[in-house]
Amino acid sequence: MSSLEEPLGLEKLPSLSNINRLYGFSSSACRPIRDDMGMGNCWTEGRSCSSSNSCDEDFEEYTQEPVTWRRQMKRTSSLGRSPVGCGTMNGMRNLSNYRDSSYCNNDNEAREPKFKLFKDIPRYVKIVEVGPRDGLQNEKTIVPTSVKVNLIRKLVSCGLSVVEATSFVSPKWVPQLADAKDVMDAVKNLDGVRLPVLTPNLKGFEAAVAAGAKEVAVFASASESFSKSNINCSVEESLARYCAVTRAAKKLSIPVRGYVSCVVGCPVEGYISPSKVAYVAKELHNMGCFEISLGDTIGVATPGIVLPMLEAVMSVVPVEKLAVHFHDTYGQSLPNILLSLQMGIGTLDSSVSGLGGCPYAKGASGNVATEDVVYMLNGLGVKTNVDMDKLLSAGDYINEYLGRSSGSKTAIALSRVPQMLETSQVHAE
Ligand SMILES: CC(C)(COP(=O)([O-])OP(=O)([O-])OC[C@H]1O[C@@H](n2cnc3c(N)ncnc32)[C@H](O)[C@@H]1OP(=O)([O-])[O-])[C@@H](O)C(=O)NCCC(=O)NCCSC(=O)C[C@@](C)(O)CC(=O)[O-]
Repeated sequence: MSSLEEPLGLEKLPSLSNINRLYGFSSSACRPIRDDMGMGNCWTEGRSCSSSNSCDEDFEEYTQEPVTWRRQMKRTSSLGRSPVGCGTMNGMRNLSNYRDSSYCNNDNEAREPKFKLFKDIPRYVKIVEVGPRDGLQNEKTIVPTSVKVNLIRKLVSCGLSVVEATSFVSPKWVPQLADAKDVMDAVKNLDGVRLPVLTPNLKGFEAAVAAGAKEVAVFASASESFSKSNINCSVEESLARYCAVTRAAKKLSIPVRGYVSCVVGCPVEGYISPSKVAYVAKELHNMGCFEISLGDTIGVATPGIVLPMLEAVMSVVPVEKLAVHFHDTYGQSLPNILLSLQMGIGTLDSSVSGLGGCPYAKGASGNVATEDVVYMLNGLGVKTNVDMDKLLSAGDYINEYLGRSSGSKTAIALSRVPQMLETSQVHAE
């Protein structure tokens, strides 16, 4: 099967008992948010506490952004957008923040959702913005370094705590990111943000460190074929390379994130079994990756297939260490994300304006748009610390440069506020 032609999920729907388990999942709604780096701290609303089950106790404490929720009501830019007043935009923002009174007892108290389906959704979600890397890597025309740097700066100003900046990969394989060193040089001293970069091997790791990177990511695949086409080696060979990278990183106290690509489908092999994903995720975890991001590289997943995949991975890697990374080829990212949240996952990857695609996964579209994720999380009452207006402005900036319209439904809707106003007023009343 060509993996982009058929939805994955219908024939793989989990049994009813699995679905029931979703309802009966152990309560972690008020679980502390564990320290990202597995360095012995966990976080509850910005407070740290120690935890004994750290895997990387040698690593020094890594600063985690405090969790403070700001209701951003200022319209900061109207770039490429209809020049409507703040009130209109606020109306839309209020709508996304609107929750039925049966959902929350009191906004000022800790959330006590009455709907069982929402009880495991974390109260704070960390968004890993991958636009400057995953978003741009597939662009055919080389984007100037200055535009990449401006984009990163704008994304940082939105309150995003992690912005994946670039990749130290072979310029022959990904020409768009051949300026990784220059990008890093320009952003490495930005305050209050983590700027991980992709490193496929020791050579990339060393170049990244020399350029000032303080966090890196390695990327393995659950599919042999994709591993070969993406990084020119088998899955086992890639894991051996990444062991070398994590060992070197540990000596320098550099946190390493691990990606698993093709977690439900591969452009060549089609369906990928959950056990393969769990195997690679566990290997990355065992070698010291502080977080494992599960990537639906070609965007074919549906919730029906995400559930057994996550269950398999969660049986070998603690849920606190997991992130999800959905591409939106079939428009399934938000339902997949909602399911992941319900299963307790608190870290989501997304790309401003839904930029992106993988050079080695033909036909796959961009990542889920950060604007759409933030809109949904706002509606669920989940904190992100992301300023939507600044995010829209960052999206406008890069879309204007690329000469295309936004891939975010939220950004498009908010740019058509005159039509949307009525709906907003009806709902708000
Ligand atoms: C892994 C390699 C390098 C193997 O590529 P290779 O050709 O097998 O490498 P090699 O070791 O045989 O070396 C060949 C040449 O590349 C050089 N080289 C070797 N390593 C590096 C390096 N790090 N940086 C710069 N140059 C490098 C090396 O020095 C040599 O140079 P030459 O002697 O010919 O002048 C290549 O396949 C590669 O760079 N692949 C990267 C592909 C990529 O970036 N794909 C997209 C990211 S993954 C993704 O999108 C999925 C993800 C993470 O987003 C999650 C999801 O969506 O699911």
